[in-house]
Amino acid sequence: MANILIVDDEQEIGHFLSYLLSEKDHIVTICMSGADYERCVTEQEFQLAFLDVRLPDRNGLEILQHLKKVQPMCKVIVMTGYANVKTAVEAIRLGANDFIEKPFDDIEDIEKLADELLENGPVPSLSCAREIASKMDCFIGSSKEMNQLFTLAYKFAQKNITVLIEGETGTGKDVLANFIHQASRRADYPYVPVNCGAITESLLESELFGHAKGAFTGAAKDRKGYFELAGKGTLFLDEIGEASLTTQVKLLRVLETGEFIKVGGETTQRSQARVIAASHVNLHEAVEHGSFREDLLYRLDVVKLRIPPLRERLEDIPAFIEYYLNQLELDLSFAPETIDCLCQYEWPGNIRELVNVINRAVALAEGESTRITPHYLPAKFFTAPSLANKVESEKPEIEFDDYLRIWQQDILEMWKQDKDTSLPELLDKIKAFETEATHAFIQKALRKTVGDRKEATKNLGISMRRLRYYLNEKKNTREREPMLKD
Ligand SMILES: Nc1ncnc2c1ncn2[C@@H]1O[C@H](COP(=O)(O)OP(=O)(O)OP(=O)(O)O)[C@@H](O)[C@H]1O
Repeated sequence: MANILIVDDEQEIGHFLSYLLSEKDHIVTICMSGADYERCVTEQEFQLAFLDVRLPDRNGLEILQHLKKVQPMCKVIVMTGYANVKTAVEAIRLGANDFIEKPFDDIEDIEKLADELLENGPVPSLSCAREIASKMDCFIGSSKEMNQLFTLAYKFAQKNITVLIEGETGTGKDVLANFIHQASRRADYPYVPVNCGAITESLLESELFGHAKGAFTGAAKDRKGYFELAGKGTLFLDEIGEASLTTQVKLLRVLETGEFIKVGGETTQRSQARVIAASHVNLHEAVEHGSFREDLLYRLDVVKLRIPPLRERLEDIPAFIEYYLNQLELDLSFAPETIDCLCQYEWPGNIRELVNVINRAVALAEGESTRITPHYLPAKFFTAPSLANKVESEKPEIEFDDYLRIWQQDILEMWKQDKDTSLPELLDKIKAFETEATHAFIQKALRKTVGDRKEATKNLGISMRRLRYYLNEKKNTREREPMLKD
C-alpha cells in the first residue's frame, strides 16, 4: 500500500488513475491545480506522483522540481499529450522517473510502471544502458555528458517516438541509433541504416520508398524500399539534411500518416518503422537557409540527442583506448606520454579518427613493441611546437643517455681494476652496447619519419630486412647471427 499523488486538471484522468490504483489498495490523493498541490504536499508524504505538465495555474515542471526538492524519495511519472512530448524530455532531464502519453492506450503498461517504481525503485537506466552497450560494439565511457546521453537514449528507446541525433562527423551517430534500436522493443526487428548523403538525389526516393516495375528505365521489377525493409524495426536516416525538398515532402507524409507510395506505384502502403534521423549540419540553420522543411524538422525533432565532440570529453580517451585494445584482444598498451599527446589534440574527425590513429599505431608497433610511445603517432600530433619539442626529447634518448653513462662507467671500472679482465665478459658488454645503440638510432630515425619504415631505411642506409632484424634482435634479445646479407 502506498500514498500516491495525482496532479491533473482533467477530472477524468484523476478518476481513471484513482480507480486503477485504488484497486491495488493504494491511497490516492487528487489535486486539480497548483494551489491544491501546494496544500497537499505539505500535509502528506507520497511514494509516487503522476504529474500533468500543463496546469492552469502553474507550470508542471516547476511542480516537478519542487516535489523532487521537498520529497526526494517520491517517484514521479510525468503525463503529456503528444504535442508536448518535448516537455517530457525536459522533465526526464529534471529528474522525473518516466513519462506516459495521454490519451492512455496501454493501461497494463501504466500498472506495470507504477508497480515497478513502487516495488523496486527505478532500475538505474545507466546500468541497463551499459548492459546493452556491452553486447554491441558500443563504448559509453565515464564522462558526465556521455552518461547523461546514454541514460536519456535508453529511456527514450522504450517509447515510440522519433529521435533526432545531432553530432559532428564521426561522433558515433550510427552507433547511438543502433543502441536505441537494441534498447527498444523493436530489437528483434531489422535495424536499417541509410546514409542519405551517400545516395544520389535521383535514387534516394526509390531507395527509401521502393519502386514499381517500369517506374523508370531499368526498373525491371518491383523493388522494396528501406521503409518496407525495416518493417517494425528502426530506420536510421543519417545525413537527412542531404535529402532533396521533394524527398522531404514524402518523408513528412510518412512521419505524419505512416503512409507512402512506391515510386511509380499506385497503392498506398503503411510503414510501422520507427524513424531515427541524424545530421552533422544544424537543421535549424538549414531551415533558415531554406534547404530544409520546417514542418519536417518539427516532426523529427521530438527528442533531440546531441553527441558531444571528442574534444569536449577528452577524459574518455584513455578508457576508449583500453576498451578498443580489449576488443582487438591485443596485449598492447599506450604509454602515458602518448595518451598525453592524444589528449592535447582537437579531434576534428572524433571517435572515427581516434580509431584510425589507434589502428595505425598498433600496426606500426606490431612485432616491435608492446608499449605504444608517441613516435607511433602521425605527424599531426606534433605540429604544436611545444609538443614537437617534447616528443623530440622523449624518453628513448634519455634512456639511451643513461644507458651510455652506466655502460661507460662499467667499462672504466673494468679498465681500472687491478685483476685481469675476462675478455669474453668485455666482448659481451660491447655486443650489448652495439645492440642498444643500434636500436636507439633506429628508433630516432623512425620518430623522424613518424613510423615510416621505408623512409627510415633510406635515411639510415640499410635494407628493410636489416631494419626488421635489428628491431627483432632488441625485442627478442636473442643471439645475433654472425652475418646478415642484405
Ligand atoms: N560509442 C562508440 N563506441 C564504439 N565505437 C564508436 C562509438 N562511437 C563511434 N565509434 C567509432 O567511430 C566510427 C564512426 O562512428 P559512426 O559511423 O557512428 O559516426 P557518425 O557520427 O555516424 O559519422 P558520420 O557523421 O560520418 O556519419 C565507428 O565505426 C566506430 O568505430
